[in-house]
Amino acid sequence: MSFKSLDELRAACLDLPAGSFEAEATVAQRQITLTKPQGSLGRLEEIAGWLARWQSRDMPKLDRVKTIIFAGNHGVTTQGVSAYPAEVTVQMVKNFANGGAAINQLARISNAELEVIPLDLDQPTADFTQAPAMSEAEFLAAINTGYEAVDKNLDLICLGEMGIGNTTPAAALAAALFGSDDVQNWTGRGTGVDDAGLKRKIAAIEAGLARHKAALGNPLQIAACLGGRELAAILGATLAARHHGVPVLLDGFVCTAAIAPLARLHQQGLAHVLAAHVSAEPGHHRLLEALELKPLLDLGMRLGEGSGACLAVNLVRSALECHVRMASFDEAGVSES
Ligand SMILES: O=C(O)c1ccc[n+]([C@@H]2O[C@H](COP(=O)([O-])O)[C@@H](O)[C@H]2O)c1
Ligand SMILES: Cc1cc2nc[nH]c2cc1C
Repeated sequence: MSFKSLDELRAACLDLPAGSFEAEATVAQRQITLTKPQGSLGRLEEIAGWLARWQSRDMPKLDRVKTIIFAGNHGVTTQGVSAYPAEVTVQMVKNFANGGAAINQLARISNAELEVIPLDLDQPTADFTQAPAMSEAEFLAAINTGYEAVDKNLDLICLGEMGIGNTTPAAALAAALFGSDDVQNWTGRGTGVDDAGLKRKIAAIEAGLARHKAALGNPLQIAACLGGRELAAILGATLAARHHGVPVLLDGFVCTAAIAPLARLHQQGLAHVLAAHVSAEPGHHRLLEALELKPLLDLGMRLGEGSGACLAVNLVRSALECHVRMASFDEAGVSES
């Protein structure tokens, strides 16, 4: 699938499969028979049902789990909004390839494949305080890269990102979609900017929102004007996952902001997405609440690169293992209540 216009993309965002409620109900019925007090595995029971619904399988599988990291660079870094220089993006992409990053360890331990997709790293997006971050063509190219990266045969996908400066577009998107009056409440320190940097970040986001005021009613235009290539690719990948019946584990603030436009376009747009964790970035908690997503983990992480999502694969595997391998009351000869 390759979207040629924003209208075509919008139409695809409105045409979303609902998954199999039947498979989800079958899971709930089996859960009742397993040797545990009713409901005692809490959200692990829900997770098994969620996998079944989106895989459309009574007995879900986790044979092929994959993490994709999309990487992009941002013109707005010239406003002094990050604690690190922009060249770290490309340096970290090399580190991913050499197996030296946190995500390499987490992916291995979660038994997840890892793919890193750099998006025109030598060509940062425009500084959104001065111009739209991306032209429509650039935005659609990034969406299409993300869409095409998702293989139909996956059982679960973790989405992650790498991009120095990208908590600034993430906060700008969150503010543009869910309330632009209090930018300071969407804006945090990202990689650790100091007080002066935080002030510059808030000012840049306010300037961006003012400059792109005309786009604010349109979620896809917001994503093009204020977002970034890796954020657009994550949005495209999330849409593809929905169309292909692949459940999604979502990482931190940046990934959540990236896919928020889909929630704005369709009431059930993120039903196939589970928030793996809430990051330490203060806007993430608020954004998850606005999206009615309940994070699985709260470990004070603020790394990005798909780390929180990949960590939560272990929880999803645990949920499935209990669902598939536990004995029933009958099988084990355990008395029911
Ligand atoms: O997604 C998050 O929750 C998150 C929170 C803080 C930092 N990050 C990562 O840090 C980078 C962005 O931080 P910054 O300060 O450069 O905007 C980018 O590479 C993200 O992967 C990510
Ligand atoms: C070193 C480093 C690693 C990262 N991984 C994701 N974002 C990052 C930002 C920095 C600065």
